[in-house]
Amino acid sequence: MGMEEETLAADGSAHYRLRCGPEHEGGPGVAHGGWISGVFVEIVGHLAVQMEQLAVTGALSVTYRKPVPINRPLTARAWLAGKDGGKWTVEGSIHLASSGTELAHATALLVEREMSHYTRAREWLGREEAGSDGTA
Ligand SMILES: CCCCCCCCCC(=O)SCCNC(=O)CCNC(=O)[C@H](O)C(C)(C)COP(=O)(O)OP(=O)(O)OC[C@H]1O[C@@H](n2cnc3c(N)ncnc32)[C@H](O)[C@@H]1OP(=O)(O)O
Repeated sequence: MGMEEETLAADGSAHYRLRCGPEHEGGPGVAHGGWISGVFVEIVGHLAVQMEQLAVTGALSVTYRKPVPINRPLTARAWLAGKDGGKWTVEGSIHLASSGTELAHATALLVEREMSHYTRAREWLGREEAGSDGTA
């Protein structure tokens, strides 16, 4: 996703240097919105990994504030905004490195999982493709 460096701050937030390459251009000189959303999925999910908890994104809301330029240094951060049992609210933001201006912001709901999540997903797919009712 164009991550160049990750650092963890003492408060538990994760900070990144990154840039959007031309392969993710969505309009002349600017990033595709899917790349921006993908960056958020990665950094909010990775925050949980850093906290040694597997969690998947159940919901993601992205606000695109300004066009994100390609081929420019960017920064991003992710931080835990709240926790309710196994549900985490994680926020993220992407900034233009030169000015610090926020270009995009995300709020994600992460749901804690065990590794059996992936086994169950494969089993569910098997039932689904076999034509059962697919209830997981
Ligand atoms: C080493 C590099 C690492 C880099 C990190 C990258 C990480 C990348 C991570 C991803 O890409 S995740 C991929 C995108 N996400 C998925 O594929 C998830 C697909 N969805 C699911 O698997 C299930 O829908 C999900 C596990 C999210 C929820 O399933 P369940 O609803 O059966 O779970 P559960 O019953 O345990 O629900 C827990 C709570 O979350 C709530 N919940 C779940 N999804 C929700 C949702 N979308 N909105 C609001 N609430 C939600 C649910 O109602 C419940 O609330 P309560 O505990 O209060 O009852």
